[in-house]
Amino acid sequence: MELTLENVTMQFKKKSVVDGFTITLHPGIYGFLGANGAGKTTLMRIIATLLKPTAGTILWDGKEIHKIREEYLGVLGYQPQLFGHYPNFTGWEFIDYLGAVKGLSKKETEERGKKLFEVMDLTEAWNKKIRTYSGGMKQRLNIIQALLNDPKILLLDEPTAGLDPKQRLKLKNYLASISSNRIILLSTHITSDVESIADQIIFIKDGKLICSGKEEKLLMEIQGKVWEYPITEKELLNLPSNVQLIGYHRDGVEIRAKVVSEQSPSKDALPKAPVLEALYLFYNPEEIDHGRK
Ligand SMILES: Nc1ncnc2c1ncn2[C@@H]1O[C@H](COP(=O)(O)OP(=O)(O)OP(=O)(O)O)[C@@H](O)[C@H]1O
Repeated sequence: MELTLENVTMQFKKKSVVDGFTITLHPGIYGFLGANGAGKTTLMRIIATLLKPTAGTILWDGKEIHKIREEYLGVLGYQPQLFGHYPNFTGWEFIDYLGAVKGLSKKETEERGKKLFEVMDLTEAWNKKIRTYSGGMKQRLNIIQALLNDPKILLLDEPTAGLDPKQRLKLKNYLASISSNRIILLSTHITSDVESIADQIIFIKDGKLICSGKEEKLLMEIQGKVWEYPITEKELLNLPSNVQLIGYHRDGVEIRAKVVSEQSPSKDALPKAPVLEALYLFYNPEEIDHGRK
C-alpha cells in the first residue's frame, strides 16, 4: 500500500503554491505541518483528485490516480476544511445519502455510521437538522463522512478545528487505533494535534517539502538549540534576529523566555529538550508573536 507523489507542482497565475513535492507515503499517520497558506489544502485537494496539478504525478500502488479515478475514489476519504452540508437534512440523513453516493449498502452505512457517530460524540444529534448544529458539530459530521467508506487513504484538513480538548483526544485515539492499515494525512498548524500520534511528520513551507521523517529524527535539527532564561521586558521586545522566541512566562516579577538559538543567548540560559513546536517555529520564524505568553 503506497501513495507516491512525484514532483507535484501547482501554479495559480504562474505562482507555485505547491512546488516540486515528492514523497512516498505508507500506512500510518502523517502529521502535515505548515503555516497558513503554506499549501496544505491545495496539496490535499490534488491528492483527492479535485485539482489537477500543473506538473507531476501521483501514483496509488504504482498506478496514476486519474487513470484509475473510480477505483481510487473508492479507497479515499477526504475531510475538507469547508464542507457544504445540506441544512435541512438531519445528520443521519446526510450520512445515509453519502453512503449511497459512496456505493455502500444500507447495512454497511448503518453499521459504520452508527459507530462513527459514537466515536465523534454526535449520537445525541443524529436526528437533528444540520442547520441546528454548531460549527464543531458540523466538523464532526464532516469527519464522519470522510471515514464512512473505511478509506485506505484518509485526508483530514485541520480536523481538530472546532473540537474541544476531550473530542480532540478521542479523535486522536481513534485515528491511532485505525492507522495500521491505512495512510492518514492530517494537516494542521497546531503541533500538539499530531504530537504523540503521528508516525511521521511532514513540514511544508511556501509549497515546498522542507523535511519529513520521524519526530525524534527531525528534532535532532534543533537538538542543543532550545534555551530558557530570565529576560527583561525590553530585551524580550528586542530579541536579536538569530534568537527565535518560542514562548515566555512570568514568574512573579521575572520573565522567563524560551528560545531557539544556535548559541546560548545568555550566561543564565539553561538548555531545554527540543519539542515539535520549537521546530515549527524554527522553520517559521516570521510567525513568532513577541506579545505571546
Ligand atoms: N484557487 C486559487 N487561486 C489562487 N490562489 C490560490 C487558490 N487556492 C489557493 N491559493 C493560494 O495558494 C496558497 C496556499 O493555499 P492553501 O489553502 O493550500 O494553504 P494552507 O497551507 O492549506 O493554508 P490554511 O492553513 O490557511 O488552510 C495561498 O497563498 C492561497 O492564497
